[in-house]
Amino acid sequence: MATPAAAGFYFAPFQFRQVKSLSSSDKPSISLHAPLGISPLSLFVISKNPSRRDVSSRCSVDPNTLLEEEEEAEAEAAEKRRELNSTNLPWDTPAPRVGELFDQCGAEKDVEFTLIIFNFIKETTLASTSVTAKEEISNSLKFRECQNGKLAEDVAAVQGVKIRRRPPTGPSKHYVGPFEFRLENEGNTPRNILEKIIWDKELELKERRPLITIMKALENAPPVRDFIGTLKASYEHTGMPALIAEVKKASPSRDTAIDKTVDIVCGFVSTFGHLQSHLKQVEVANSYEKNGAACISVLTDEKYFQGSFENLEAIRRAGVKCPLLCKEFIVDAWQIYYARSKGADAILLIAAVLADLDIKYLTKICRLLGLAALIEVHNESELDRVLGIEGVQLIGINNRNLVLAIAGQVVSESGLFTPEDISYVQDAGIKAVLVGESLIKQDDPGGAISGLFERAIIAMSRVHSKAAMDTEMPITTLTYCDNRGEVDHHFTSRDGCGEDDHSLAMSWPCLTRQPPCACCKLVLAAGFHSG
Ligand SMILES: O=P(O)(O)OC[C@@H](O)[C@@H](O)c1c[nH]c2ccccc12
Repeated sequence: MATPAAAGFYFAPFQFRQVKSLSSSDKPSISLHAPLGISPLSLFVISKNPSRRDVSSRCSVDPNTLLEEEEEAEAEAAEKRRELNSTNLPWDTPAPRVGELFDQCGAEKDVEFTLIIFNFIKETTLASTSVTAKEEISNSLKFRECQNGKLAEDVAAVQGVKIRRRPPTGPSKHYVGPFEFRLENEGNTPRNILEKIIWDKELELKERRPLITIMKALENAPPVRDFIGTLKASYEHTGMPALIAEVKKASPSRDTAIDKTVDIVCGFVSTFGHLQSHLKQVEVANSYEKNGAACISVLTDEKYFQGSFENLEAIRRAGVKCPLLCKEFIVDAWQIYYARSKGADAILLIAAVLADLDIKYLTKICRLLGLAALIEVHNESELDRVLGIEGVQLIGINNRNLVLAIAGQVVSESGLFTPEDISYVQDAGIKAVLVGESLIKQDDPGGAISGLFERAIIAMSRVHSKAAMDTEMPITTLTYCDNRGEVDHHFTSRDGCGEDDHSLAMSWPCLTRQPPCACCKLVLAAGFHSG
């Protein structure tokens, strides 16, 4: 599978960095800190030093002479490297020329890193085209993500990502003999609970199973449901914001929220003592569905939210038809594959945690797997960033800070407790909401939906049209299809596709261009369509 930076580009407001490794074998071992503001394009190449042991073992002459020769050669190579380091190359430097420059630094396998910095996005775009062409010309030019965490963090910081992905100065624990010491400093102390969660998540991920085993599990995963389509359909059907109802057992306590960001991003408040078991969570999910939730959000983080992937899987396997949002702190593509293997139809990406390139890459993975990505923002600058990222389809605005009305698909998240709250966000133009605490804390979380919305929402997933019953075809899922003219027959009729579910392409432009399948016709006949 391609690595995140197969395309290898970091965009920062006025600069672009790309790290390219020509070494096909070893992991790069040199940490390279790029000086900022080099213009217009600089190429850095760093070679490994030839090892002394290698040279002496090959020759039988006086080792001292050898050493001198070796030193001379090294001085010469260093000179060449210096030359290269200070060479400003035009962005459209042809591939063979770049190859030649690499060659000057020694054999290809000796080259560890090439770092290219651009000052302007236009140059970046143009160069990226030539870089792709280059790759075609020579397979030996391989691009990969910067392995040097520091550089990635620099880029993230320039983009306004406040959460550091790992402790900059390493973990605080040290061992001397059998004793454990904690040396705490700014660089190894999380600045807030979200950062703490992320640092822990990175450690947790070290224990993960190999991706290949997940790939196998993917084959047996239940088919993906159209998360965004279902939200749109629910809104059109009910005229009320579509509800993503959340199953969560606990949230980090407000007391541990060191700063506002945390409070905003993580939600809040201790343990909700209601949900004791998988069984109970499945029950709640079912009840949410019966009471009109369009989609269901399931917390999977164990340490802080007492959630689990088993819950997600149990809910999906129990026959809940609503598309499922996997609420996880995603920092790695592996987690997306894993979520899909457990039946997720959508995942959450938090803009406060992820740099633009990460978001772009992770949403790409989602598209590949057919999942929706809900990108969560909690302030205007994050929103601006996210709106500029290609491929973003669904944005979640966390209400703990503000409500913004923007065009496109927006989910209003968190802190919605009363019908007035719902009306407020609805008046702001919101067509979908994500609600957890105010439902889950009730004795009957599903039943509480009608109170929150001040009316019962017709459960989309439980529509049994007369026509459907006549033919014993359960119409269980209505899937909105956008008006690009593509009818998604993914879940369509039993006779058509062998699936139990039936979907309906609800948009007219779509239906006029393509005739609906038999199942959709039935639904249309029964009057469940948007006009
Ligand atoms: O319980 P609330 O206030 O209705 O919020 C639900 C949901 O938005 C919240 O749990 C949440 C929002 N963003 C998150 C990120 C991770 C975990 C949880 C969350």
